[in-house]
Amino acid sequence: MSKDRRSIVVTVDGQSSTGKSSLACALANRLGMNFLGSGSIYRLCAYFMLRGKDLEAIKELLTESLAFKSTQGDMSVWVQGEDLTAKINDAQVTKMASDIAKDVAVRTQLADLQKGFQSGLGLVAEGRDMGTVIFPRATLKLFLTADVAVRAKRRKVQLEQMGLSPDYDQLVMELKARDHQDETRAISPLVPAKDAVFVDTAAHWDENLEQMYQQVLMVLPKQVMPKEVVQIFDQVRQDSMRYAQLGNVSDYERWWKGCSEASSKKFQGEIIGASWLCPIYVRDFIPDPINAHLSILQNTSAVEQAMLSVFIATKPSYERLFYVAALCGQYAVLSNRLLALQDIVG
Ligand SMILES: Nc1ncnc2c1ncn2[C@@H]1O[C@H](COP(=O)(O)OP(=O)(O)O)[C@@H](O)[C@H]1O
Ligand SMILES: Nc1ccn([C@H]2C[C@H](O)[C@@H](COP(=O)(O)OP(=O)(O)O)O2)c(=O)n1
Repeated sequence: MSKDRRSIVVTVDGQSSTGKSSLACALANRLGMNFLGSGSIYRLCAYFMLRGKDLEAIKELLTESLAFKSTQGDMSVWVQGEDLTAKINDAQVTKMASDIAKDVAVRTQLADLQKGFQSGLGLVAEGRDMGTVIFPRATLKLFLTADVAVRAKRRKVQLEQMGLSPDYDQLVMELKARDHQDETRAISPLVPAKDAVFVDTAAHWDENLEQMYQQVLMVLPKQVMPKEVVQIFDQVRQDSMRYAQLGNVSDYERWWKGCSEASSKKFQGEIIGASWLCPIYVRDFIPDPINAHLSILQNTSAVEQAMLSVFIATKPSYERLFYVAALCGQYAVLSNRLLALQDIVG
């Protein structure tokens, strides 16, 4: 399948409470991309319908004033400056969202709104039909799964944090009923895309959430980068680790120069700066002082622990953006810090 090269699109589909929003939000933050929570759009639609608004008016309202805001990893949903997150998560709205999602008119109206989120450097979109219907040519499609008991536990905690008081058994029943309805509807049912990568999020229940994100980040660049670039990157990473362990600055510098030359050659002189940082460098060491982008690194306390490679190209191209995205992802993996893609390329 030929992939859409206009910008990177990562889709995250799956059943309720598999962790789609959490994962999509974390990926969007780290890669400096837009976030689309399509489930929230269906919830908002249900919420406003329950208050007597018609579909046209709802679409207009959401097109004008819907905003997703991320605070400390949690995504909140705002319309006309009001945080509606808790309100659209109550049981009545939740059931109604799944009910109206069967309606062709609703899906058609909301499809354009969702496609409109694809702009800038890229998009991470979560929902039920992101990889199958809305963005069938997405760069990377993830399909999350998890046992219903795990999902109900998560949903209970999540709703309690929003000030709601759900019953566990009731939640299990509601999740099953909603999964069934979402999976069996005639239009845009919840099914994995043929080219989806499956991620079992229940397997990570006892692990740090962060680790799960990191694993997916590791998958992302490999999916979006050309194979030969992945190979170079892996080699660089291994070399960097080796030199870091040796702790020998002059060997490292020789290697670094070689890397710069090799990468300039590879990209036929289009790269104006290729800088490689390694854990052995202290924070105030700047290998390439004319490279202003490196100043970002001086403000990051985790630089010594992280190997970061930054390419700055004179002519940004998708290959290069993918590459930088990959490197940023890698940086996030290693340094456990957020670094938005636009900070590097923008
Ligand atoms: N891998 C995970 N391990 C533990 N808890 C998770 C995991 N992924 C998500 N959660 C938690 O489960 C709840 C539901 O996650 P969410 O991302 O909203 O799921 P979805 O968007 O699929 O409905 C949230 O409170 C979130 O913090
Ligand atoms: N792309 C989408 C997203 C959600 N829906 C429907 C189906 C879901 O039951 C509701 C609510 O979705 P939401 O992702 O918020 O639900 P969960 O948080 O996963 O429980 O909307 C859809 O039909 N298509």
